[in-house]
Amino acid sequence: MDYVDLNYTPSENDLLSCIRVKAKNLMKVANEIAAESSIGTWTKVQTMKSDVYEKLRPKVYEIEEIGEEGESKVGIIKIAYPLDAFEIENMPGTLAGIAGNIFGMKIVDGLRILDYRFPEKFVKAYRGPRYGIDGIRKLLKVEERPLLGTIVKPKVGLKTDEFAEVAYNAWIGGCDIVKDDENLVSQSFNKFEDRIFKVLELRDKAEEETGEKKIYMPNITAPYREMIKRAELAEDAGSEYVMLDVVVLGFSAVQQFREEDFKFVIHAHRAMHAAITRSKDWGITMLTLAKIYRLLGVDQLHIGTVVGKMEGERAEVCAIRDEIVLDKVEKDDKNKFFDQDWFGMNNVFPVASGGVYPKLVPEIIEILGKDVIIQAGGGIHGHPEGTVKGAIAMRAAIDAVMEGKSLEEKAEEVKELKVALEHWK
Ligand SMILES: O=C(COP(=O)(O)O)[C@H](O)[C@H](O)COP(=O)(O)O
Ligand SMILES: [Mg+2]
Repeated sequence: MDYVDLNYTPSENDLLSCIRVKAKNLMKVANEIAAESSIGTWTKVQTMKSDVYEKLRPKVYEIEEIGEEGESKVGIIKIAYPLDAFEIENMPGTLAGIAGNIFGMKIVDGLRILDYRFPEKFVKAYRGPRYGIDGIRKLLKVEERPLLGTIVKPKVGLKTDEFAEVAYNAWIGGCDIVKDDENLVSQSFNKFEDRIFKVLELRDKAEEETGEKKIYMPNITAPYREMIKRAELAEDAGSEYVMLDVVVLGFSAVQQFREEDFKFVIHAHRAMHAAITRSKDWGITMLTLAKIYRLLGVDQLHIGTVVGKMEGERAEVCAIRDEIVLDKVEKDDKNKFFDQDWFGMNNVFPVASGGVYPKLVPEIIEILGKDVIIQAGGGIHGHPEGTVKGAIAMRAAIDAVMEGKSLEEKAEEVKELKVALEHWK
């Protein structure tokens, strides 16, 4: 067992990995996972050098059996990797090792990465978010309450002018933010180069009419060079934000985009994440992905709502919130398996979105607190009296919580909320 050392005490400089594995022999599999994710392979090689082995091998320092499933044992293993084995400022390169071949190994009946602990030198190798929650609140001039966003619906299909009108109506009704949906890019009926100017023109109109700062989040997701062209268009048009579908774009594109040093607030949509985060037996937790995206420098990140249409238990969603909001995170050995110090790196604004409508607002704020961006698509554009009233109802639901009133009390003051509470019981 060249890579198992249960007496090893991790150094503060090690990158630590916590993995849930299913296998017939936990110690053997832990050894193989450590080898295959670092310097080894399935057999000893004549070319191995003693200093390579001494300096660069990881150590499996914890193996805990937590159950059995069929013929497989289920265990939690922890591996400490020396940073010298990595090009630490290269996220894709690092993940190709610690989250690369191991999922496909035949001897593994299940493998899910639960958490990473990034040491100080690794954290400091990344830009992190440009704004932080405070920076975004300052930009939007909203000090206390949750921010309110909407996604224009239908997701795709509206022509540019129709889209812009829906966005305008949402801002007039009280939304701070209007975003493109994850699959709206530059379709023939709504080209990016038209939409970006048309929508921002109406954004300016809505700002004048409401006296409030309004934000548009254009989705620039595209092959990289095209994405940069769209970012430059958004910059020319005066957009303060861009939206990236970070999972489908890939770690390299997200890291590189942050390093382009545009001044944008980067909103990270996580479309496709559940393909690799949802299974309890395989993949990687959304918590671990969220920590990677904080390092890469997204400013806002979808983390779930607990009560909406997308999966994500309360303990897990709150743990993800902790990892992207706090500067020092304490492990709980349920979702957070390592203490994580972020060494002053800016935090990320949590986004609660997916099946949200006014009635859910108090619960979302009770679960996630006020430092949250609450987004509703159907929950605004599905209001029986249309988008403006739908936005008024959602904003009134947030105001109710901030004023310490029940939704029913607030609905006596704001009839649009009353209609929404009736419509979506
Ligand atoms: O368009 C929406 C929500 O629309 P609606 O409000 O109509 O449901 C988002 O893509 C989902 O929130 C993504 O899910 P998640 O935020 O979990 O990644
Ligand atoms: Mg969407």
